[in-house]
Amino acid sequence: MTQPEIRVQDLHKSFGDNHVLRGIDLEIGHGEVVCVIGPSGSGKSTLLRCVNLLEEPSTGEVFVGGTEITDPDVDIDAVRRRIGMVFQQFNLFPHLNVTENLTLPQRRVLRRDKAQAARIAAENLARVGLSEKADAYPSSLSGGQQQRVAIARALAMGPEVMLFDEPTSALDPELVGDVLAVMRRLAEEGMTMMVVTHEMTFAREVADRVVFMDGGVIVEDGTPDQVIARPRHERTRHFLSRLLDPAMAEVEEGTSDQVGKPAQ
Ligand SMILES: Nc1ncnc2c1ncn2[C@@H]1O[C@H](COP(=O)(O)OP(=O)(O)OP(=O)(O)O)[C@@H](O)[C@H]1O
Repeated sequence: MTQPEIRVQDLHKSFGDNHVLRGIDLEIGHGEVVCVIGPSGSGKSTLLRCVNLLEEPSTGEVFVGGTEITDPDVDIDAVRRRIGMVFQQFNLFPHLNVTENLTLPQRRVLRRDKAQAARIAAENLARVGLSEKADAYPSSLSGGQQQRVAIARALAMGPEVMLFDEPTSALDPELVGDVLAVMRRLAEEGMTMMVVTHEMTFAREVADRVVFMDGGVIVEDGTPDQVIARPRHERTRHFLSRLLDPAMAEVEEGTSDQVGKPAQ
């Protein structure tokens, strides 16, 4: 691998006595798509949030594009501009229409002028297939459309990497496909992506690597085939079997309290 786009080194994060991340080492190459999977509470979101400094690591180092972002002297705003983040909840501004949702951060943070911000907004709405919704307000859009607007808003900032924190978990099942299709296209365009998800089809078909977290450490890291089809640990196998076959999870419910809850 040439210089990794994201490098996490011996990362620890505690909230009070709760030692959530217990020594994470992870490298993500340029253009690589890495899915992060694991039981509830294993630290997946905390890891993602440490990579864009929404959480401050307790100890350890994080590098993005070769810059140590955990360096106390780093310009945090400049770092955040290089990292696009998409959350489970879309976090759109309800009082602004779709175009304004995309132009406001560009104008405020990147100081782009109105015409340039509008042009880049239009380009990125087209990228997520929502050009016809440019003047709509978030409340008139489906959850899937709102999430695609949130992705377009992040892309309009021109990030080097995109982080996704369970981007489809808040969506009705019939709306998930459109969002995953946009993410699949981004992957094909060569975007570096770190995706916390329980969408196993995406992990199997789109990810270059799957990382499995358990108890604040990475316990599996390999190709989707290695981790999903042939996990090294019994706990991983058990958790994944419940994700891959929810019907089986229902049958097993109550027979094991060894693993965290599967995705809802
Ligand atoms: N801001 C916070 N303050 C205190 N504790 C936190 C905070 N954020 C996360 N935690 C704790 O850290 C642990 C890991 O949470 P995290 O959200 O990273 O897990 P996760 O693997 O993403 O879980 P899920 O799949 O349920 O989202 C949990 O015990 C959680 O309560």
